[in-house]
Amino acid sequence: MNQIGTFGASRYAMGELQLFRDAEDPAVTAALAPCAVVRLAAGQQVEDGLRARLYIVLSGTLEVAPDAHSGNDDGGVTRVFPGESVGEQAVLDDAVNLAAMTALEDCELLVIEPELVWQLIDRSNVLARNLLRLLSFRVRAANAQLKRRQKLGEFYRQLSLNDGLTGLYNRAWLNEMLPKLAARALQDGSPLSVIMIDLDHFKRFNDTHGHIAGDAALSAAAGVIRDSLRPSDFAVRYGGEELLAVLPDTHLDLAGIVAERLAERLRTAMVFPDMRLPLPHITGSFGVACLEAGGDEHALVAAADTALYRAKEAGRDRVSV
Ligand SMILES: Nc1nc2c(ncn2[C@@H]2O[C@H](COP(=O)(O)OP(=O)(O)OP(=O)(O)O)[C@@H](O)[C@H]2O)c(=O)[nH]1
Repeated sequence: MNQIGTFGASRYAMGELQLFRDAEDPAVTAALAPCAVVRLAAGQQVEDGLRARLYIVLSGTLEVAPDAHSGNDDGGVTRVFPGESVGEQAVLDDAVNLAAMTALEDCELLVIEPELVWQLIDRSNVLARNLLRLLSFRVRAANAQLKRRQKLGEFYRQLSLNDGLTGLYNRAWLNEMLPKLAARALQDGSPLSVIMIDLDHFKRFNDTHGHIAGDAALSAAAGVIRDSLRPSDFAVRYGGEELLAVLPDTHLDLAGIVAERLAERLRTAMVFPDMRLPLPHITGSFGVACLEAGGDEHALVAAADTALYRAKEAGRDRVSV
């Protein structure tokens, strides 16, 4: 960073600087005149040391990367063009400017020391107003960025809780939600039932029709389960070809009836609706259980698993409660 002269002796005019727009008064002009103008070659960084200064780009473009030390480094790099300033917040906070400022091309910058910034604020209402406007703009931009990031975060969270193949909730969702649903049911004294579903002879299905057709069948089965439940129920891909329906506010006998309905719909589901293939029907075995007083979500899933085993043992394509 090379000092090449002062602002007073440079070719730049105060009116071109955003912060000083309409602030032309002889006292301000005189105060700015001795301020340093520095030159940066493309790729060179602003060496701010431990002091925050206000920089105004006179020519060229400066790239400002957020503070890499505070965990704020989200890749939100901004470009600062002629007339725009950088570092005003650090000056006002009397904080070290930790942003990395790099010249994208050859640049000339006006450097204003923090003491002078405060003197100028005292001296010029117009400057103070410009600064407030600029800070308000920055706060608005930061809020908008925060909102965008929150939305993106929520999007990725949803993505991480859904199974990519079937679109059902995944095991991570179940691990997070089932304990809460169980705790709430025990607290309210309301029933909570689950239906564990395992597709029958799915290995054979894969071997006969291929793995891609197997994926399609699994998706079709998941769709049948999801579309047959109430909006307040949840359909989860428990693992491989095992699905789980979670039914809040549902007693065991009603859950058994729901399971029978799911079994019937699965039996008649179309797996390859638009292919000229013999219709391979898929069936499932269903194990139903209801949360018991003093039990927990582990016991509930284990009970459904045991019931499912009984359904398999009894010949598959059936419900065991
Ligand atoms: N196509 C496909 N197959 C899967 C997927 N996940 C698990 N499978 C298959 O599901 C089959 C499960 O086989 P098994 O556990 O032996 O059970 P099964 O053949 O269904 O027999 P039963 O459960 O006893 O009726 C395996 O061949 C797995 O490869 C998947 O995402 N896509």
